[in-house]
Amino acid sequence: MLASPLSTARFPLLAIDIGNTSTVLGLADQDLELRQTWRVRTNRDLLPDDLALQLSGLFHLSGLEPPHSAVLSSVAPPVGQNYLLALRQHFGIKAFEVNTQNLPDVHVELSQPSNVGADRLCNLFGAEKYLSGEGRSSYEYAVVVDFGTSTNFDVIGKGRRFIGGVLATGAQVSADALFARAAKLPRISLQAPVSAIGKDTVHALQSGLVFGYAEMVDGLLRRIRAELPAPAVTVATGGFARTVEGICREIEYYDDTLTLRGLVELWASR
Ligand SMILES: Nc1ncnc2c1ncn2[C@@H]1O[C@H](COP(=O)(O)OP(=O)(O)O)[C@@H](O)[C@H]1O
Ligand SMILES: CC(C)(COP(=O)(O)O)[C@@H](O)C(=O)NCCC(=O)O
Ligand SMILES: [K+]
Repeated sequence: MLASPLSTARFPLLAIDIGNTSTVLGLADQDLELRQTWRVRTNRDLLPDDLALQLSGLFHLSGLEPPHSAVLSSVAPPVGQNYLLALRQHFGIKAFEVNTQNLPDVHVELSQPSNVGADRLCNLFGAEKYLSGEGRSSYEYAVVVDFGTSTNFDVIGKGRRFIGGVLATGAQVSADALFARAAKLPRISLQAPVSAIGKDTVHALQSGLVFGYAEMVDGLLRRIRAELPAPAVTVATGGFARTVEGICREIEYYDDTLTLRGLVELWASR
């Protein structure tokens, strides 16, 4: 629960999650619900004025009023800095940027806490609704599998504990590395095939790149679960999550907006 009611003057709230491949944006109402979300390419070449144009274009296209406040998470410098400047110069907003130092209630149980990716701290907040609480499940632990440029496994404990995790090569990055080194392999799109035994080059590649990837994820989740003292709930998010939906046996929930909602929750809980 929030200590004090949030002033209406601070809404709509703009949340921006800047990943290495995509930037996901959303506008939230006073009830902290996302009213609209957008996904754009993360482009390190865009300057603050370019980003201001992008933002005003998105609001205009959706017929929404511009935000009154903003919160931002970035793992792709200098893009976060450029959004901060765009928001200040064109919208008069001083945005809050996530880092370990400005989140007093979070316990980052790593040897170098300040190195943890801001997106992973957002996932900690996004995972809270899956952890035990009033009328909720009885889980003490959650593992968020975030299928982005890298595939992150974020191990979260009740009480805002960031326990640790795994960083694995992302599915598209793995595929790109293979295509770049094998002259006769075509660039295929990452879709699940009908069977594991491939009957042509494309089918065989889909099996390795999608089923193989899903097995890697299941295997790591089994290992993580075995290392935890109590059962964990598992939730997938990120660009590639939908491709492995129904394939990964160890994943219980798919939640496309987990990181962005986490960012909104994080902002509200300060
Ligand atoms: N609409 C989509 N459908 C299927 N896969 C996608 C889609 N968008 C992105 N991906 C895949 O998701 C991964 C990138 O995820 P994304 O969330 O954009 O990364 P990041 O968080 O690093 O910016 C890549 O493997 C990419 O192929
Ligand atoms: C692991 C990441 C590259 C994931 O980024 P993404 O795939 O979402 O673009 C990012 O969270 C990051 O740069 N983290 C810093 C290292 C760490 O979290 O330990
Ligand atoms: K991400």
